[in-house]
Amino acid sequence: MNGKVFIIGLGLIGGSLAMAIRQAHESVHIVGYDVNENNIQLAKLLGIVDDSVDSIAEGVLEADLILLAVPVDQTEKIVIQLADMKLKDDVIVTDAGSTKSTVVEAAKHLMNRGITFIGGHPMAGSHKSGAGAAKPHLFENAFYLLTPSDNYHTKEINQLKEWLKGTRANFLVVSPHTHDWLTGVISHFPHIIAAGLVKQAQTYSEENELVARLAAGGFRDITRIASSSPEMWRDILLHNRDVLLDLMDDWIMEMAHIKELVANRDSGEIYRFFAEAKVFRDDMPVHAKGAIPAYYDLYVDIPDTPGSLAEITGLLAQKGISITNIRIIETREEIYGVLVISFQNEEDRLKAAEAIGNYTTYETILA
Ligand SMILES: NC(=O)C1=CN([C@@H]2O[C@H](COP(=O)(O)OP(=O)(O)OC[C@H]3O[C@@H](n4cnc5c(N)ncnc54)[C@H](O)[C@@H]3O)[C@@H](O)[C@H]2O)C=CC1
Ligand SMILES: O=C(O)C(=O)Cc1ccc(O)cc1
Repeated sequence: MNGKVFIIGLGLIGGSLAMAIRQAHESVHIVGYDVNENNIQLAKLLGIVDDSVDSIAEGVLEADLILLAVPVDQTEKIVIQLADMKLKDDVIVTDAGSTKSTVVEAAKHLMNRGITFIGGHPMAGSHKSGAGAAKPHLFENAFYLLTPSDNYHTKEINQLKEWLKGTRANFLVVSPHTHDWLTGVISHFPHIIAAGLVKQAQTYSEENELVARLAAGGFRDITRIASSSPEMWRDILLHNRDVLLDLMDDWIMEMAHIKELVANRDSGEIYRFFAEAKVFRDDMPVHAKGAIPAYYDLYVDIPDTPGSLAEITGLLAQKGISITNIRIIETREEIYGVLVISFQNEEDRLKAAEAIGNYTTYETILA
């Protein structure tokens, strides 16, 4: 498709969607906006966007597709602001937020003006944030839920699917209410449990520091998602409040039940508790998405010459800074290589950025 796409929020999801759109529509012009200047710079450096604008009002003027990929509280606010902005009559506005009811409700202002708003939620991601973690294939084979309002004809939904076909996702149309219940069960509530488990371990680690050192295997698996963006998850809980309150009540009952089984040493029922969970879990379709280990990444804009890599690794070695991983991101033809160096911790990442800034002419981005 030809046309202009405006992405608001150049993080993991906005960046990945931009890359997927470009893969399917080579001549598209993608413009981006973000409140974080680092993410704009990085998105330009990685060729995710062609251009950036200084305000949303400027970006929407010529856009054929407007895609919001910001935390859901921001999505709601921006959707309300869009209703007072100058937009093309046939523009499609969509979002990628993890909750839908409040955003679709806010979009009624836009729809009353005759503007098409179709809520969207690509059901894949990771605990990483920012444009640096964006990948064009992030949504391949994942479900992509669409929540159009009842008024929409299939024409606009098909146009949106055409824009997004590079995601290679499986589109499903559901109501905003059904969306919020489904994602509450399979995504939002599990995130609360993961964070709760980590907080419990934190409390106990004050009694015995071995708790944190021994936490491995199953604990790491079940709590990976507790490393996700707190801002994003705060907003999700506040925007899916009613569903989550019901799920918490059910969970408290479930815990009371298993507590009783343990207190009564009811070995048969305890066995059944785990056996039933295993059968259902083993029958679930397997998705290999999102299992990305946490790294502290530094992006370095380097010229494509043999000496530059050695210069940087040599400098870091001289400063005693250990590298856990190093790779060059292949960008589009006219852009030089972007070196991504991973460190064990934030302190090493900051030291490396400072050393590269002091001793070389290469630009670094912490994102
Ligand atoms: N992280 C994940 O795995 C998934 C996230 N989502 C949803 O996608 C949306 C974006 O999440 P991520 O890309 O993961 O977060 P992210 O933190 O990687 O990116 C969000 C970006 O939005 C920018 N931003 C925040 N407020 C803004 C504003 N008012 N105007 C312009 N830019 C603003 C931030 O600076 C950041 O660059 C959220 O609504 C989230 O619920 C959906 C599917 C998966
Ligand atoms: O990293 C993971 O496993 C996730 O759970 C990613 C994720 C986060 C939020 C969403 O709305 C959808 C997917």
